[in-house]
Amino acid sequence: MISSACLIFNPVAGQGDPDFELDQIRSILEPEIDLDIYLTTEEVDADELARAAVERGVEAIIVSGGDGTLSAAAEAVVNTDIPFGIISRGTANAFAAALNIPNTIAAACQTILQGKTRTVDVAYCNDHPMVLLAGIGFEAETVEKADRETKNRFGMIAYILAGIQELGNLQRFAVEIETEDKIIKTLASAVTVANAAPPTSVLAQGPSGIIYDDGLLDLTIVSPENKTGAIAATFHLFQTAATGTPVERDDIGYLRAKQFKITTEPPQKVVIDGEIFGTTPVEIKCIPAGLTVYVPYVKEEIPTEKLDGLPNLTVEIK
Ligand SMILES: Nc1ncnc2c1ncn2[C@@H]1O[C@H](COP(=O)(O)OP(=O)(O)OP(=O)(O)O)[C@@H](O)[C@H]1O
Repeated sequence: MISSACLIFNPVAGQGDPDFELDQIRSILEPEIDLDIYLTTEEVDADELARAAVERGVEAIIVSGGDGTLSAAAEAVVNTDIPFGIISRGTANAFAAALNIPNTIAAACQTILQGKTRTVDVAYCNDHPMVLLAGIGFEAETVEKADRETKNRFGMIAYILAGIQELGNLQRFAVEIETEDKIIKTLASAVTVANAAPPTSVLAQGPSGIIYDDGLLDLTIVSPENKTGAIAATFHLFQTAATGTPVERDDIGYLRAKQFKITTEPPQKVVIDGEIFGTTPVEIKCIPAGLTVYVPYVKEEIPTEKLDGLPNLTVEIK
């Protein structure tokens, strides 16, 4: 159990009351952990604060904010052994959902206090650390349209509204995907490379499940011919994600590899972990076990016995 930690808190993330939320975090954590608290500002982001904390040699880094804040801070912690605590207070909270971390403040704090950690893979996209996924094309356009003001007014609906608006502009582009052992060329509307992804990141859900500690990245190509096809493909991805089965439509493909080099014609926008990053080409490489995170302690509940229903059953306790 750690005795101290640096807490990085984004006061504008999500739609809650930041003073109340910070007090709540402090009231749960401070009886056990000595917190050194830093607030992000418009000028000083979580990446800079986390980098300084790494240099100071802190015992742990706990970050509270939306996916943008969590991702920025995680970048500084990648490839250090410093445990990373996640308290999600954002709009989408994909980070917590992808890594199976509770998304209420109280439960997230308890997870940190329990002290159980595990390593998860991360990736580098053109030398930029990535924990969840890189979205090329459709998703990047959607993220760009869901601005701060709309997110403050509508929360998660901001992303859905932006997605619907973007469907009207749906276009396919030529893509070349190079892995360790093959080169694939096709047309796509969206290409998503996921290290970890929550079920709500539908465009990443080509394979039957995205494993965040297998040393591999999962790439999904979505290539509908028109708007109707896009809606049908999205619905299919929703269903397969919910049932844990791989996709079966001709306009969706997927593959797994340690690294991908992706070129598109024309160049497409790219988002990494929900934040606009730049444009293609990109090279994305998996870094196995690059991040140590606090995870909930789950009691193994593997049944060791099943006798119910056997004919003429008697069980004598000795
Ligand atoms: N004090 C601040 N004032 C204004 N902007 C800030 C401040 N601190 C951080 N930011 C900005 O907040 C953004 C990150 O927000 P974050 O992703 O954490 O929350 P969110 O947008 O509500 O959540 P999500 O990413 O899940 O939609 C960054 O662009 C960062 O520059």
